[in-house]
Amino acid sequence: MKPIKLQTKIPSLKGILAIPGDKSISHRSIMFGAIAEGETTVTNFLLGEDCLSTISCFKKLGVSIQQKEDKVIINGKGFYGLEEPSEILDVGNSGTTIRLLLGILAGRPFHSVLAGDESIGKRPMTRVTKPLRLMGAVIQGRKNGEFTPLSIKGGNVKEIDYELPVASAQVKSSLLFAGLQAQGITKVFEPVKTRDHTERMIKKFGGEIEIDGRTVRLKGGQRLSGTYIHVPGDISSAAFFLVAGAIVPNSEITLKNVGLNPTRTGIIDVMKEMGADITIIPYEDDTFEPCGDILIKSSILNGITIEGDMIPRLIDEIPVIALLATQAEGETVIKDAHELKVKETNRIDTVVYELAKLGAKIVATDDGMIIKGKSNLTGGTVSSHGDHRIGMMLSVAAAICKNEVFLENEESIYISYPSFFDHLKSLQ
Ligand SMILES: O=C(O)C1=C[C@@H](OP(=O)(O)O)[C@@H](O)[C@H](O)C1
Ligand SMILES: C=C(OP(=O)(O)O)C(=O)O
Repeated sequence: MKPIKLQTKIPSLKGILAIPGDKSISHRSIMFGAIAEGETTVTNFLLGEDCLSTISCFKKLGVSIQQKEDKVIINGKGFYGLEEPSEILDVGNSGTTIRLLLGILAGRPFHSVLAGDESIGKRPMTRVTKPLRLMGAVIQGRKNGEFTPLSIKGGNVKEIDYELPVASAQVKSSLLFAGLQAQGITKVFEPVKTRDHTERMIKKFGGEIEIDGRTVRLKGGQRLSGTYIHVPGDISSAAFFLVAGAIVPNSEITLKNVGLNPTRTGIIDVMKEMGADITIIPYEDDTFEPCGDILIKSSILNGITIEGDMIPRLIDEIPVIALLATQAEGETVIKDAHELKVKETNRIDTVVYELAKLGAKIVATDDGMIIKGKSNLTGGTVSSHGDHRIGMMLSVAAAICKNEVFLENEESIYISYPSFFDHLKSLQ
């Protein structure tokens, strides 16, 4: 496809945006709605391609799902209501869909085949297939179950006591879904705390889960009941406008209804430490998922080091944080972020390669990157490499470029933020 011309030299960004629903929570609302008993209504569901892949997989598993714009009604019949699919479960580009779905299917006594796009075909699956096999699922796939296509035959899973080798909410969630179908108590220990949407949702659907620091425990054989879920806005989508507001001069943007779950707000902490002018207005009723408005204004920024326990709290925001760092005085070092190498693209390589093309002073390291600011970004032809977060980061970068910028593969943005370009335009 032909590259698109991005808007450059934007003088200021001003206005109010309602951020679309959270991707992680949207996926889980369908999954829990499907395995619960009774009707679940979801509002502000994210209409990104990844979440639509989740709906399509559950329809193929025999679940009745009605979707009208961002309202979804799921008629769950419990785990027993899932049926053997007659077609391949196509997860598209979505790592969350395939890894969590494998946990659900691990307890189902039928055969399924899962596959996705070219990027999914390169993403590591042993992190889930290994513990799910230990629980009793029969899984086959390329390189002994490391890569798609994968086939799974589940049923009669045993509980597991498992220490995660990587900090991954997808792996934790997959094991919790399998654990809900096991006989005994499943215990998962994570090396660093990761997003806790699955744990919160189990409670919301009437289930029980014990959370003790980085250990979660749940009893198998629980029955969940349908409920109402209003999905908060996605802080990972808001991140593009937080950074745009901070680096485009004279900007002032209000982001409404943004999820403020502390396992996801690393970007706010990091931006404040870098000198960003951010005001948070939390909503009062935050029993399910904390939520609020965020006001961002442009300001002078300084470089910092981002590492350790902070990384899972902002893992998907690192591409756009790297852009932010190009506009900060001094050095920003991002460490302990090896996981970036196994996302939709190797995000260490794609971020460094594309930002360097625009004139940023950025180098890759084994577990992250080092950025020296402040740089004047120039222009050129850049590519998303089929990675939505890279495409949106580069579109925000263009806003401060002095020469023309063309973006290849902009369609990847539909994965998580279909209204991104409309939102960007509405602030000009
Ligand atoms: O659980 C989730 O919804 C997600 C967890 C993260 O992945 P990992 O679990 O692989 O870190 C994140 O990068 C992904 O976008 C969504
Ligand atoms: C890594 C991401 O998603 P997933 O793992 O679900 O493909 C992302 O959205 O940045």
